[in-house]
Amino acid sequence: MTKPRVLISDKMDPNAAKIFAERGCDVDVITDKTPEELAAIIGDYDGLAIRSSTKVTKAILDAATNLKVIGRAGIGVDNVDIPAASSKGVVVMNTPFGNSITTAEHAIALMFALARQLPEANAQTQAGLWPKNGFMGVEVTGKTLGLIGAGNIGSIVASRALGLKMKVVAFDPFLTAERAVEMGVEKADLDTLLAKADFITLHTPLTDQTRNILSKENLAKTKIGVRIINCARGGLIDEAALKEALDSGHVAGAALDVFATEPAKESPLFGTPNFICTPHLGASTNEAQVNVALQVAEQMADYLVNGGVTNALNMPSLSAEEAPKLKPYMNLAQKLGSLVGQLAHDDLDNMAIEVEGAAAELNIKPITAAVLSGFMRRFSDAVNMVNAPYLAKERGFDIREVRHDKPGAYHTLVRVTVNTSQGPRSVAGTLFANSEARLVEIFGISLEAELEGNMLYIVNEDAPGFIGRVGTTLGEAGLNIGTFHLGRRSAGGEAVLLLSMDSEIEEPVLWQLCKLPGVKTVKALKF
Ligand SMILES: NC(=O)C1=CN([C@@H]2O[C@H](COP(=O)(O)OP(=O)(O)OC[C@H]3O[C@@H](n4cnc5c(N)ncnc54)[C@H](O)[C@@H]3O)[C@@H](O)[C@H]2O)C=CC1
Ligand SMILES: O=C(O)C(=O)COP(=O)(O)O
Repeated sequence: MTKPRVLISDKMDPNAAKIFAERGCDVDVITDKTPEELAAIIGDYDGLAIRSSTKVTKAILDAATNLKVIGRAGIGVDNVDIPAASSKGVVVMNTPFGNSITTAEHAIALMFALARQLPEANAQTQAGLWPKNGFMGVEVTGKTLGLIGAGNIGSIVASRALGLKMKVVAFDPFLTAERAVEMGVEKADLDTLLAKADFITLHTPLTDQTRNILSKENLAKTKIGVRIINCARGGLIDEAALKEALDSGHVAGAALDVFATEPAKESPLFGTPNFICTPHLGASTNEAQVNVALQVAEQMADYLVNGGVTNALNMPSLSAEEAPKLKPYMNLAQKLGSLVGQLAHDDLDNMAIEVEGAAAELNIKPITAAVLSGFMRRFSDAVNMVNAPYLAKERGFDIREVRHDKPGAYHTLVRVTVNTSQGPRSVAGTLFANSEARLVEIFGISLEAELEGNMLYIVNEDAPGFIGRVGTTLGEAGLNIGTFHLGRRSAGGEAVLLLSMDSEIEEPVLWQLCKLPGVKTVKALKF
């Protein structure tokens, strides 16, 4: 097997390259490339490890013909076009915890820097001014910290602020009342927070809902003399409105680690009194960088070498222990999905995936993704487990996952059901010896078959002599039957024939079979 090739395109702790090599990947470190230069080389790589500098746009993804995984050594993935990556079947993963303490500490550091105007006091002292009377600060003890976003970093900031004897008011639509109590914070709506806070710190991702969350209008709702810290993402604050509010004195101070456009080499905010900034240093400590580098390399190598999926933003997680157990199920599920996709006439818009027996003990998400990847091949060959759920969602496909605790006739079973204009239609399969995928039921008819290679599917009225006529038609066309599977609803009722063929069946032969008496459906299938 050729080794997966990984490109590290941003400055990263050397532990990343070391881990990739140890885990069986070839790794190149090529940083500071222009988008055009990156597009020219990205086609050679299976994995791309980044921080925030590399912008993984649709154009880069279009050029990334071998790419399987993008690993973000850090948290924010707003520099990656995730929909484009998903539709190309590329897994996007991040390291959601490795730099959170470090970033929370940076927010606290900036809060103190604002409270005591440390950067300016330092600059003037070193300039020989000894400005002892020029810097009257404020205590943080007893003050209210308004936390916008109470996730991983926000909750660490809250705990540090409580340790500093501050009160914390948090706005986060996903913060439950119980979690707020656990964190020791007061849960509030945004307007209440804006009205109460002496300091405001932002810890949300940049989304359509959070963009400009501190807009001109919301800045006007803050307390006069508020101090604002942003170590999350540029774009959360209207920078022009912040400049006005600093100039007017409504906002007493602002500290930004992040800007709407980065690198921020110029900004109207630069030089504004009581404005301090750092160049996106939130995650820049030795500890955090070692954490995220090790973690991203381990996760990416695990995916490229073993198929394990951890911390993916566009695919269900799959541990390295689960991956080998789930592999035969994913093969079975993909084949069942493909069978349904090939047999379905209708424009289907729903699917139920049921698991029972041993399958019910497993993580169902990868099984669903595999069913969908098989099913969606009816639309495109470029479908895989990453982009299939995404494409299904895009098409408004409704998916139901059902886990049956009660054991059925098989030790393990996966069933796929779609609602067609003729009612629900389902196929089911099991694993023989825990590894070999077998179809065991097709549209309510018991029938055991391997789904492999070229196959022929015929539905007919059960009648004497029919099988002979099929054999003769195929034989006269020079087509050899590999295996032969037969099932029927009742004697003389509807019967299904599933044949594995040594070669592909051409259209004229399918027509001849269609004309045999009693035939209802003939279809060539491929697995
Ligand atoms: N400056 C830097 O170097 C670093 C910046 N970051 C950034 O910090 C931010 C937060 O990271 P984490 O805490 O790890 O993320 P997280 O996902 O753990 O927490 C984000 C929180 O924001 C909340 N949220 C989402 N929409 C919201 C809305 N409309 N209003 C209020 N809250 C909302 C979520 O419910 C969640 O609790 C991210 O943008 C990340 O990229 C992270 C690391 C380093
Ligand atoms: O992890 C994050 O979200 C960050 O913003 C850190 O960015 P960086 O890796 O320092 O470029």
